[in-house]
Amino acid sequence: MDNRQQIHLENLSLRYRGIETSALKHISVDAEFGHVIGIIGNHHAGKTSLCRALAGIVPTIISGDVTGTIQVGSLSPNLDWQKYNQQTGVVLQNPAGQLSGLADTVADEIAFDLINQGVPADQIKRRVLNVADQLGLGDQLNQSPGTLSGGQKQRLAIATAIVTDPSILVLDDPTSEMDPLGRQHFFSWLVSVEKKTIFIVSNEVDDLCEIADQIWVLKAGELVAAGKPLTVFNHLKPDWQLAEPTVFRLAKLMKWSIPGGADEFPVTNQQLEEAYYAAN
Ligand SMILES: Nc1ncnc2c1ncn2[C@@H]1O[C@H](COP(=O)(O)OP(=O)(O)OP(=O)(O)O)[C@@H](O)[C@H]1O
Repeated sequence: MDNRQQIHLENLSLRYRGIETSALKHISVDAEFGHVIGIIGNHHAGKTSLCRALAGIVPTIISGDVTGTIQVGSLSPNLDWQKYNQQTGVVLQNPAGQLSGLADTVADEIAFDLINQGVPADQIKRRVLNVADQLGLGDQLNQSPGTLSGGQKQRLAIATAIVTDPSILVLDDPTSEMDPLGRQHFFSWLVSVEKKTIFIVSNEVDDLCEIADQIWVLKAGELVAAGKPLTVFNHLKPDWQLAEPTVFRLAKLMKWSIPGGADEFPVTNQQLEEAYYAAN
């Protein structure tokens, strides 16, 4: 396959300055450009560190050594961060810390990068309205960003990340402060996003199974599994200490396995439906 269509990590390690232990250790994995990659792992597994490496935040903003290869399509943060950064939208764990602090209104905050890029005013207006609408912020456009709830600030951070239409998104636990309905809207929206490579850290394994092409499992800085959600969750190891998807637990309880499969249980609603009808 043309390597511009590939995500290729090879021997990727990350060590924060002044810390002896590496936060990421020799990660090698391939995936397809344009896919959604769900990143999971227990406490301190290295999920945020992987996002920081994938976004080029370490070493450009946070001090540390990143070694190995990160290739996302034709772009690489450790070869040409400027170019990579122009094509990458990032949502960090603390959305409030990511906002400019300079904008009086939500609309101005969303418009910030477009103004910096010299985009004509009528286009800015159109894109701000469009993105605000997608993220359910249409009624907050004239509000001060500081008055938003945690979940709304996360949606604003996502809006600012996507308004420039980047081809890569790095989302570190983007729904952590959203209420259940907000989370549901977010994941429905994510399904509708086209033509982007998305790396998303989340504990919401039910939702990840629905949207992810691949799941990467980290443990103590190492990549211990990578593959389709169905495969990964059917081969979980207890010491990874990960939650199983609800669909998977139900199907296992009811003995509804994937039709024709190697005794695997479904992890998505559609797979559950097929397994149910095959069993009944
Ligand atoms: N800025 C930093 N400086 C030094 N060490 C760090 C820094 N950020 C993270 N670490 C360390 O790197 C390791 C991996 O942490 P990381 O935050 O990447 O894991 P995580 O899987 O995102 O964890 P959690 O789910 O608890 O947020 C931990 O040992 C952590 O203490």
